Amino acid sequence: MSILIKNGYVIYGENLNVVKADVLIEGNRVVSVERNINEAADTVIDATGRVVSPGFINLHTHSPMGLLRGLADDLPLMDWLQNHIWPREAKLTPEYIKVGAYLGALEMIRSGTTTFLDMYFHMDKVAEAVLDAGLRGYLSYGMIDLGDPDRTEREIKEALREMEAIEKLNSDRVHFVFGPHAPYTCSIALLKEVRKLASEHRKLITIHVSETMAEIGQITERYGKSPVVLLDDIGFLGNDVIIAHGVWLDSRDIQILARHGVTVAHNPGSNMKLASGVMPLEKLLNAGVNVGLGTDGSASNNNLDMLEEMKLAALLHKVHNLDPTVADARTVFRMATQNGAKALRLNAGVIKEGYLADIIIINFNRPHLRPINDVISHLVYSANGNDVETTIVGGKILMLDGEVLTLDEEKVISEAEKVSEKLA
Ligand SMILES: CSC[C@H]1O[C@@H](n2cnc3c(O)ncnc32)[C@H](O)[C@@H]1O
Ligand SMILES: [Zn+2]
Repeated sequence: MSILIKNGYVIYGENLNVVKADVLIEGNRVVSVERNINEAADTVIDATGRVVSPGFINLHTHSPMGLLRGLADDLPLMDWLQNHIWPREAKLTPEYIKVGAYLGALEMIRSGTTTFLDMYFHMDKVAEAVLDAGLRGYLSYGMIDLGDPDRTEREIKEALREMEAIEKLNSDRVHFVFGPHAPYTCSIALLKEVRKLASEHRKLITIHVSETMAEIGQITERYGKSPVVLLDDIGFLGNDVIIAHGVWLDSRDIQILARHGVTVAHNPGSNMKLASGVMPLEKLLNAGVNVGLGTDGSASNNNLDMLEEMKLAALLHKVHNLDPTVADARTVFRMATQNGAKALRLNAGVIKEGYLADIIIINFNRPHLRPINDVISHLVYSANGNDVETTIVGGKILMLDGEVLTLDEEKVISEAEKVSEKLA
């Protein structure tokens, strides 16, 4: 199958050059980006007045948490988790989680996310929703043992069960990732076992690290060192590790992350809403650390809109540093695309010949996006998820001109409402 996208403003290559061009997709790849391509294609999309962009890579989320949106706002992380979120999550069945995953997938397709790194429960169910939706999902079962050896064993067993179930689906669009929840909820034994298994099975690892001052206090009290030093000391870190948050990092932590090639997934919306703090973005980037962008879940954000997240990232670091040159639009755009792809070892995040055709089309025929003085500036500072019109993953059209083709939108939303009533 082939798709020809005609006459758009294309964000081309790693340097984000904006060119007026056509994009030809054959199979799951981009084969040509040129002016006036005249080849016949199965589908032709007129992108006049529109921007053709790499799809966004949400590097940290909990996609089914849309079910809990708005149920526990205006709280700090530990209170939010322990007293509001975990009691509700205890009631979630595999089928409810699948309903939540469909809702998350629908929201992501509508707002231009093509790939996401997820951490939740029953990820085999989430994988089924991801496959139906047509997205790419890197799916981690979130492991928590709270230092109880019986739970350690059960969590490892469940992770391996889910890994096998996801691998059985035999798709290049769903990948299992190991997901120990955090150093404050996982024992050293669990973390060491995860490290061993991830190396053995060649899987990525994702984990929440150094999110709040409360976490730094707990880990320092328990182990006498920072969470990053602890993970380094037990041999956990590597270039296959993606830590979520990394808010409270000192210069020693940053050097350790840089040395191991660890990626940090930045979640500015969640960090601001839970008042967790401001991650040291400039210091991480200056040290050569790969930093991607994530929304976190919809119960702490409260949506999955990566366009909104880019603006939050840019504004947060400017005001925090009292320096408007920090977190410029191009740096933030790369975080939301190329840097996420690098962390996931995915040949995407860039529009260029040979790359996967994970592409979105944004309608710029709108007053808040005119005149088109600077496409990247408009995407970071002026656009939002509702401006996305077409979403393509691996050469398959998931949404065309605002119509979602892979999911029954009404059904997804009404099922989510039903689950919410049952949970109430
Ligand atoms: C064990 S599955 C994932 C687990 O993480 C919880 N969660 C959601 N957001 C955050 C966050 O910002 N920090 C720590 N934990 C978070 C989610 O509710 C699940 O229980
Ligand atoms: Zn999280």
